[in-house]
Amino acid sequence: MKIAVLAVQGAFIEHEKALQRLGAETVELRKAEDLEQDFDGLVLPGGESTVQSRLLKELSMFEPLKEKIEEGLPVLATCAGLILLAQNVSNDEKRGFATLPVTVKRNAYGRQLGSFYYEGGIKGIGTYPMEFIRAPYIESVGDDVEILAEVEEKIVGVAYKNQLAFSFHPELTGNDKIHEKFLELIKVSNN
Ligand SMILES: NC(=O)CC[C@H](N)C(=O)O
Repeated sequence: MKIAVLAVQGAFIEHEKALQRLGAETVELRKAEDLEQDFDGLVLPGGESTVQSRLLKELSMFEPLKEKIEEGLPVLATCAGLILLAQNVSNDEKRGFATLPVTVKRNAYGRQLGSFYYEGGIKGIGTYPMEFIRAPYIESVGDDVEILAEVEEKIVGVAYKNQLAFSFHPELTGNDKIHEKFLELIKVSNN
């Protein structure tokens, strides 16, 4: 199984390590030619969504990646990655792929609560260590979006068709259950 990790900015190396621990091969997407190879899934890491979106466009990767996601390429998105997938961003311009029917709020926890840790339940996974860093949360979801996790009544994890997205950073805590679930979903969709 080969997973492409968007590697233009942000916490991509930690995702690669988690996927490699689970036996997957990883490739980094840094330029348009990197998209020519075959891969089974895509990870959109945390970082800064405005910077990522600008770089994706400058590097001519935005449209081809959007197309792949729309065609059903399985995606795991975390934090800034969730913002890139969201159809609407309530407190900012929309600059992302807009393939996930949710409305997110950027930097939703404000300055004081910018970063925090929480142990909460994720549907199908169980208790999970959640590391939030200037995180967004999901204000509302469209039809057919499955809510996977909520923290204090705010939605922080969803699944929709080929897209799995979380507000927090599952690559930073050493718990690989979310990556494992992602790889399992790809196996099921390949069969
Ligand atoms: N840790 C993160 O990915 C933070 C996301 C960042 N605040 C943004 O708006 O893009």
